[in-house]
Amino acid sequence: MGAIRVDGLRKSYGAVEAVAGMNVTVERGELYGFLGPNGAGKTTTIRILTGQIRPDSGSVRVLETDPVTEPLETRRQVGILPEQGSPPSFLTPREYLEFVGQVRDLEPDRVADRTAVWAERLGFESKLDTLHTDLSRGQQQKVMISQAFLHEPDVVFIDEPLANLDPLVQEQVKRFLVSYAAGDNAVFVSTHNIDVAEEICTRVGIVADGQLVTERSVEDGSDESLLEVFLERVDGEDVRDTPTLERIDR
Ligand SMILES: Nc1ncnc2c1ncn2[C@@H]1O[C@H](COP(=O)(O)OP(=O)(O)OP(=O)(O)O)[C@@H](O)[C@H]1O
Repeated sequence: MGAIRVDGLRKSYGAVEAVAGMNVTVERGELYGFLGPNGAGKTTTIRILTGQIRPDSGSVRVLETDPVTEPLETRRQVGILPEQGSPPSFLTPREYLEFVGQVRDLEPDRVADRTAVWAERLGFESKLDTLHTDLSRGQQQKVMISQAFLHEPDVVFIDEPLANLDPLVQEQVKRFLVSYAAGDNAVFVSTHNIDVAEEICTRVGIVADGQLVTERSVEDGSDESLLEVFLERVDGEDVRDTPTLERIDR
């Protein structure tokens, strides 16, 4: 039984078919990279998997839950770092993480403990009592990462985990994601960053036009770079043949 299962998933917004027969299975212990061009259907798939929107057809399972019929139960069991998510401007990181801890049914002592661990891990101890509105985008991203992992969920969905982070913190987060998945959890990462996906993911799925077009795992041992696979499979055209601009007239 996979940690995440997607079978024949479809979702349209009016005339736009965002997800068009998606099939994906992710096991515990995997750090799965969901790669695809803008508008490929990645966020829509994640929103369905986290019980935020309903599909038109197909089936999904996350752990032992059905995100379509029991979205609250799914959301209770998973961690979510949404696309362009940011913490509430009128709360401090400590207040926000306390709130998330309550929603996640954590004991107050446990929340305080986990808050201290994450603030130290990502280096925002000095900002714990500063309103989010006065934090930088990167500092807000650190808080968002902390809330996704606060209750140590077995499955975590993350959109662009390294957005706005400085190189040092990026390295820490990458190492953390690798070790978290290795601890028998499933981490599902949507990203445009092919290099990072290649570096940290145990398996990568490439999405185009609402479908999974190919998958690659670290064990494949292919000489072809992930960028080459991506360019070959997305849109069916080899973007490498596209002429580059020689000169830009000013
Ligand atoms: N709420 C919405 N209403 C109408 N169309 C939508 C809505 N959300 C997404 N779409 C459309 O569905 C398609 C898939 O969008 P989605 O956000 O799932 O793609 P994505 O792969 O996450 O893209 P990106 O990499 O740019 O974030 C796009 O054509 C988008 O314009």
